[in-house]
Amino acid sequence: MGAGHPAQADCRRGVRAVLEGLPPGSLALAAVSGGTDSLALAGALAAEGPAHDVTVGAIVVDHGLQPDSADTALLAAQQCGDVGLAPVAIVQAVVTSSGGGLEAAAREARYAALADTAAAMGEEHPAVVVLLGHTRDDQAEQVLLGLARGSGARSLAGMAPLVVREGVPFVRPLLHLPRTTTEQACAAWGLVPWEDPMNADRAFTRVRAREALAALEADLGPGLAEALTRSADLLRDDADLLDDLAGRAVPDDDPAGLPVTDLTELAPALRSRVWRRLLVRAGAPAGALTAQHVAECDRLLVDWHGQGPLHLPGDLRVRRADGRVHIGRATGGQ
Ligand SMILES: Nc1ncnc2c1ncn2[C@@H]1O[C@H](COP(=O)(O)OP(=O)(O)OP(=O)(O)O)[C@@H](O)[C@H]1O
Repeated sequence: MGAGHPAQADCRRGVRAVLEGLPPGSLALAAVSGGTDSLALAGALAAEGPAHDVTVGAIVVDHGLQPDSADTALLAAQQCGDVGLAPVAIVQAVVTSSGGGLEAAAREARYAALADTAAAMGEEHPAVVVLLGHTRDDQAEQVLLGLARGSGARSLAGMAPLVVREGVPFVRPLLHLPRTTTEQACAAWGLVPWEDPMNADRAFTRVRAREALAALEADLGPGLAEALTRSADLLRDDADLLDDLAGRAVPDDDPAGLPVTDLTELAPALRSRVWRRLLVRAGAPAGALTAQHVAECDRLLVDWHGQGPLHLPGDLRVRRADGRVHIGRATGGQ
């Protein structure tokens, strides 16, 4: 298999950086849907593997959401094997419908299946890592959607290059490459991507975001996706720092309540993060807490006019009395 085309070299470079950071004997697994991005990832991983003391394989998740999903998974796995990846596993994901919609439920089930399978496959290796095929275009779409929602820095930071899930590291070595590069790399490796029909279904927000980004690029210039990705990187650095500072600024739990002055002296960017941590510590489910909830809590500090207790997810009650903030279970009699 050649490394002749510049797009192949670009994909390999990102993968190489991941493999170089692994202990000898590790297992690196591409998460492959059979789409353009993850097939290019599979090609790059197979091409880079032999130069490193690592085993390079793949996992294909079958969500079972389309009648021909088993055939699609098989074709993806076959192509992974053809380029030289081994072992290659096909796993079924159990997609249970949730309030967040089908796409979110499928994603949740996919990450759980990938983490479980990678952990099991990696048992005999000193380390295991899963590689995801997200590109710059995916990142730009995510940032655009965050802007459309009026999100803060953490959300506008988009996808991180590394996340750890159930103890398994997931990396995104193609995150700064445009989709055109993965398309060219697939063609150069002779890989035939599967076209997900959901990618053309305008019922999905992500599909409309892709179209919106293309339209904006046509008007504002072809560098837009790159610029949005750059903003995401800058904001991730900021958000990481603020999260770190907030972690250190969280006051110790006090049965008598937290002094209002301890909280008001914090800068707003820290205070909102400290509120979040306090609420989660008290039992609020992190995913159910909105910016609106945090803003309401903050008004107990900065817009205090004797308002009554707030009722928040997780059966929490937050109130201010005697110069202190009290956070506890609504049923706990606080
Ligand atoms: N069914 C699947 N099995 C294994 N990995 C998957 C699957 N679906 C997605 N992934 C992983 O998650 C990444 C992002 O997937 P997503 O569907 O969000 O983007 P995409 O641009 O459609 O990716 P691709 O072109 O590779 O399908 C993929 O590149 C791949 O690494």
